[in-house]
Amino acid sequence: MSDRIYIFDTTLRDGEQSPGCSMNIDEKIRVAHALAALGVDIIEAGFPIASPGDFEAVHRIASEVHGPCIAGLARAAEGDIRRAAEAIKPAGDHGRIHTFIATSPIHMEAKLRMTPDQVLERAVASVKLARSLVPEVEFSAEDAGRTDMDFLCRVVEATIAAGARVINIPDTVGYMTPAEFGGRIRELIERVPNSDQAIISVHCHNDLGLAVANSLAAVENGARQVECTINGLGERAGNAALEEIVMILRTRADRYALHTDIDTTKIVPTSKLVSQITGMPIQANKAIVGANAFAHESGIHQDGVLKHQKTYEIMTPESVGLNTNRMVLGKHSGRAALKSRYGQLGVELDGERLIEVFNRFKLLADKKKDIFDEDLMALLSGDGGVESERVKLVSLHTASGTSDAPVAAVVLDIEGVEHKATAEGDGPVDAAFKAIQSLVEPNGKLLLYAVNAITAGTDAQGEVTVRLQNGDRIVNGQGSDTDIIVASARALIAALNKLPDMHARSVHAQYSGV
Ligand SMILES: CC(=O)SCCNC(=O)CCNC(=O)[C@H](O)C(C)(C)COP(=O)(O)OP(=O)(O)OC[C@H]1O[C@@H](n2cnc3c(N)ncnc32)[C@H](O)[C@@H]1OP(=O)(O)O
Ligand SMILES: CC(C)C(=O)C(=O)O
Repeated sequence: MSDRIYIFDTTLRDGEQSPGCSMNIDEKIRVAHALAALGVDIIEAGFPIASPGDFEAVHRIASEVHGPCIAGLARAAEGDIRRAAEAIKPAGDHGRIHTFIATSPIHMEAKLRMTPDQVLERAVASVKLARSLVPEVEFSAEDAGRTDMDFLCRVVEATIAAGARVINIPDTVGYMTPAEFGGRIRELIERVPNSDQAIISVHCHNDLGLAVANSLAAVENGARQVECTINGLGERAGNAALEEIVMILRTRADRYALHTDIDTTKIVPTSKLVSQITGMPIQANKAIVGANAFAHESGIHQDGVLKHQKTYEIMTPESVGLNTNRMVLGKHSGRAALKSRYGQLGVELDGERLIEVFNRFKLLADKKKDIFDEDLMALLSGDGGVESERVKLVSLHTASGTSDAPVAAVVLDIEGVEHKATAEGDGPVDAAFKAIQSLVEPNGKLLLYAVNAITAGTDAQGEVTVRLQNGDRIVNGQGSDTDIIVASARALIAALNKLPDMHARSVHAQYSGV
């Protein structure tokens, strides 16, 4: 049996079936090019009968994207199959019709309202029709996980005999467990007399969180094509995540001795592209591509990684397309990581001095979630960070829109006394800055305002950097929050706190609320 695993990417078909993840034609083409560069073997580009736009997307991908085989999905219905054949035509020999029909009792009775014999007959007729139109045909027995094994064997044998070169066994509703699914694949291969004439494929859903485990169990038992999606996108809880399948096979080559043709260094860029285009954020602790997948905050882990990366990293960040791992300084960090970060900032700390700064760092980390380099530099001068804040943000309300001028109302605690102001501005950030700056003096001249998303998605943690000048003094401030306006206000206040002699202005604007 071959040691090659074919990666069938269905991000543009099943992935797109995730609620809210529809892509337009240009977006699909961008993703298809990225998938080709990633090295997938088959791109399922869409379901051509579904809409004129999906037909056009499949047709254009088949014309413009070279390298992978381009597949179009079709029900076991003549209209679907002819439409799919037309859509993939520009791909020539690199085109595949993927036709399917459900074989489980519940799907046949309740949904299709067909008898098993009718389904078998339709499956065979569909594969024959597809084979008369294109050389490469894949057949899927939808809901194979819940299909009677004898019937599944009959369907698989008949569709191979009808000309299907790939037989896909989907666990459509993510019901299988790994041992059960692996056993099913092994039994099929053993019982179906012509199974050696087709590649056995699997397509697992993640309803019970087992899509990747079930796919691997299938591979261990002889499946040689895995259907998967970038970031595990897909109907309901999604499909098996491509990045996980590929990196498991690579990282545990000792166990599987199987390989794919994926250029793993393109995994993270492709994942980001798909997330950006679909608007589906990647959870921070998502395996391989999550923001925390190569980040360490705990001191014991940081110390280990600094001594030898393999203590806590089973893959290198570079192998998936990241530049480096990430050491996050926080309340769980230890001296090794702190010393290392200072070293990167050009400050060598050792012995008593390191212990002294480290103790101050722990006090600060107990109060402050994000420790920035600015905070570290402040700690060196004995400045405890939040403890020495003369100005604190009590509340901020902004209102903006297409018709009214943006306005901000702010309440600051300045050396223990609350001060309030409102201001209008060119945007909500400008209004907030004007309100804050109206309450203190000196209030500095804004030299830089920069926003950086720390995590991806619309719920991203935003980090803002503000640089202020007062006379010949230049200070930076940073702030973070999921609300970018609040992050901006925090950054401005952090910078103001670094201006010597900054204090409450004696007369301030009237607070009116917004
Ligand atoms: C497991 C999967 O992921 S399968 C892929 C699921 N993806 C999608 O459904 C996305 C694209 N779908 C669509 O755009 C539409 O559903 C269309 C264009 C395919 C069909 O639309 P409509 O003709 O309005 O049918 P509708 O969606 O309401 O119902 C599906 C019909 O297909 C039939 N059907 C379902 N699967 C199959 C199949 N594999 N082979 C043949 N017929 C099928 C159903 O029995 C039903 O037939 P009925 O109308 O005679 O009862
Ligand atoms: C069309 C088939 C392969 C499918 O998406 C499923 O069964 O989940």
